[in-house]
Amino acid sequence: MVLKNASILAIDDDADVLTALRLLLKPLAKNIVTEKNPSNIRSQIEKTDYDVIILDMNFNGLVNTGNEGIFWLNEIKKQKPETLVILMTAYADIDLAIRGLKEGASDFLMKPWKNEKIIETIKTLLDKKKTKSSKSTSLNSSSVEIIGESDAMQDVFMKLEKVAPTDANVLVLGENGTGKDLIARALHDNSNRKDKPFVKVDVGALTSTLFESELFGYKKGAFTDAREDRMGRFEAANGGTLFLDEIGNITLGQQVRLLTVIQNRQVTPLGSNEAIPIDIRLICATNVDPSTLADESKFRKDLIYRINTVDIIIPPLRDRGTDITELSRHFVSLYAEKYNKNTFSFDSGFISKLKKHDFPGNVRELQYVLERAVIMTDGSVLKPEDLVFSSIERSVTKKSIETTSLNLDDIEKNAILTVLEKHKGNVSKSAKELGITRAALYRRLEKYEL
Ligand SMILES: Nc1ncnc2c1ncn2[C@@H]1O[C@H](COP(=O)(O)OP(=O)(O)OP(=O)(O)O)[C@@H](O)[C@H]1O
Repeated sequence: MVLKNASILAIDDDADVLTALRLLLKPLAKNIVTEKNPSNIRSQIEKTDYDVIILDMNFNGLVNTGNEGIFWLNEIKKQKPETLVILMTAYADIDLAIRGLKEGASDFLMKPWKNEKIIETIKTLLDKKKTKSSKSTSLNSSSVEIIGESDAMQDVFMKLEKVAPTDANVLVLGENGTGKDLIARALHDNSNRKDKPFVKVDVGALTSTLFESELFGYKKGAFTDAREDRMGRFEAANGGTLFLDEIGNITLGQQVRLLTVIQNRQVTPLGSNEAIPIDIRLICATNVDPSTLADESKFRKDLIYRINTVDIIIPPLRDRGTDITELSRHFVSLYAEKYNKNTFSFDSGFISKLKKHDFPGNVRELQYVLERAVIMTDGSVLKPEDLVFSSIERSVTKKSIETTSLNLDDIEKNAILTVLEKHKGNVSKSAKELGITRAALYRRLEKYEL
């Protein structure tokens, strides 16, 4: 099903959230109904068959079930099991969201959300529903669309197709923005575990104290802030796939702890003496050069052997010549639809200018450049001058702002630039040093147009 034929119900006790969702989805979907009072959910879904329900998890309600969002999710699934439910949750509620997925939600979104992300999530789910009902099992049925006609990407697809249905641990290697995340998802979506959880952890961004509690979980009282039991990501991924991103950035001590869990296939939460058996398929990714991984002073050989039964190397975009054209068509039509613009054609110099650029930020950079071009261009032909390459990927230093200013935005922007410069543009390491997630850093890069 496509979004413009979909009926959507959004439930949130915050009227502003509902207004924002209505404004966003009204022009795109068949209809969007909003509901402030969750007690009306039963009657709402009784009278209309909604394709998608966006459900807030954090009501200030009266139903005493531990969490009202989970309660209403279960009610919806009981009454209309086919409905796709997307949960909305605050960042701190990640455990709750994972619980929601286990109880039948199709996906979850973090508040504050990005409009683009909501639309993409709904479209992906509707698309997945369509391919599921046509019972396609080939790689093409994957919920993620991976573009690539170059020989290099054809090799990647071939390997992916062979490896996905096996339980082999896979190490995905490639520079930032080459599509490692997409490949990890495609491996999961085309595996026998596709209906089980896919849990991603950016291990490179975890501080040493968070590393164990996030991955292995903890019992109430295990340390000062452990006010209740918390499930670790290994356990949350049980039966499914655990994707450890930025594995090349973890310390030797963390490598030992990880190796123990992988070898023993069991995890012991902090403060517990009971080991939990773990059945996961492990996918790891890193942008670290393979030669660094081979350096035993930085990375344990025994761990590399464990996580790297098969490796998939994604080449940088600058080495995938023909992909630039295909990817450009794909992103331009995506953004033309998103920003309600007519279709664009390319002036002869447009693609050649793209091909001359070396794309240090790879596909992600191409995506941003084209989004900007689509937004800024008035006509229907994209020209070379519509392409503005961000200097962040090439030279962070040049952009440093003179700051004797005490304006908070200037201070934040400067801190980001300084840290990026220190880590030579490596977003994971910079996010870690800034004490924020990579997603939060990307949001700020966009905000300050860096
Ligand atoms: N082959 C592709 N086809 C379509 N979109 C792609 C492709 N490769 C990457 N993208 C898009 O580019 C962006 C970056 O991709 P992704 O996050 O998978 O890269 P990554 O290698 O995991 O990056 P990082 O190392 O920074 O985590 C995403 O929006 C993704 O959808």
